[in-house]
Amino acid sequence: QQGEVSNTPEAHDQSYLCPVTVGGQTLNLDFDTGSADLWVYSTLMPTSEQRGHSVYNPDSSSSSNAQSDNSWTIQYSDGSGASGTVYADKVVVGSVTATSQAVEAATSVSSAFIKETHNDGLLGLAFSSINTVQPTQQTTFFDTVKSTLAKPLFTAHLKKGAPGSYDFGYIDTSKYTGSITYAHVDTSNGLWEFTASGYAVGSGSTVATPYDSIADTGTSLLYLPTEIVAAYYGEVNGAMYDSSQGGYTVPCDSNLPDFVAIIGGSRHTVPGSYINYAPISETSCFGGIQANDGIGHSVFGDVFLKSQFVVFDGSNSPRVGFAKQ
Ligand SMILES: NCc1ccc(-c2ccco2)nc1
Repeated sequence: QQGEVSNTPEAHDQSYLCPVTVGGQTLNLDFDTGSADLWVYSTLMPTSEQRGHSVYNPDSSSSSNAQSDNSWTIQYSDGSGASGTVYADKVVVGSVTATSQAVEAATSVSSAFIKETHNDGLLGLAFSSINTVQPTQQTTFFDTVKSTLAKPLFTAHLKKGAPGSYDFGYIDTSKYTGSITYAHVDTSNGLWEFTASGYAVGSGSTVATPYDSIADTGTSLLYLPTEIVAAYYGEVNGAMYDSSQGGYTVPCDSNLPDFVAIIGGSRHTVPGSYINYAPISETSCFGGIQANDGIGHSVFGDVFLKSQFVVFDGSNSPRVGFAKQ
């Protein structure tokens, strides 16, 4: 099988949500290549926390089977989190069906999620080795269906301020220009982890320097080594590190330079306009590039990914591919 599902950006492209049917019930989920749990808001949560969300009701699904011995709890790098119990149920993404997918029904969700009223949960697309279900670890939707796909891959086509798509099982050549360049993925941390080999700021010269990175659709910004971030904002008049905001800010009327990442031996350019992320005040805007301090690697989140067509190749030699869209 193969199929396409649309994604729709939340405000500021902070996240991208896709309609998914779980036990015949449609929820809008954040497809997250940085984690490996499919979890959903559910009727098992306090009623007040369900308000504003679509929720999964396992009792009204004709195909749910409780995995009563299993439970899950997840913490994300932004401090948000959730926990709950587990069912097996039918999950449909576009036209791709997992007949018996582990659906992690939340009993508790952190406040950061609750206020995201369009976000009804996450669909993890990292490697199943980091799925949090205990005592019996479960597979991601992609791993569940992989063997039934025409090709063992999925692609991400995220756009700035407009709907895009995720495709499972095939590469749609109409969604990118030029060629796709690939980088080897190291799966030892369960992530789509690769090494970028350099960067450039605007029309400046290329700096050859390797930096360990992940491709993460579930992170909004582009997190890079501090020296690269300093080199970037050093080219922006009025840019500053504002500890009260927790990162670099720029004047909202800045004409920001592009950022070029060298991956797979090719140049991949983020337009400067994508790096003016969101207003903080009348004149100050939060930068879309921030330092990766404390994370342990760089994170190519949506600020970068929405400039690219991205292939997540889950073959026996996993790799990530990037092309200009
Ligand atoms: N990278 C995983 C992830 C995704 C979304 C969220 C989130 C928090 C509030 C709303 O959404 N947190 C972490």
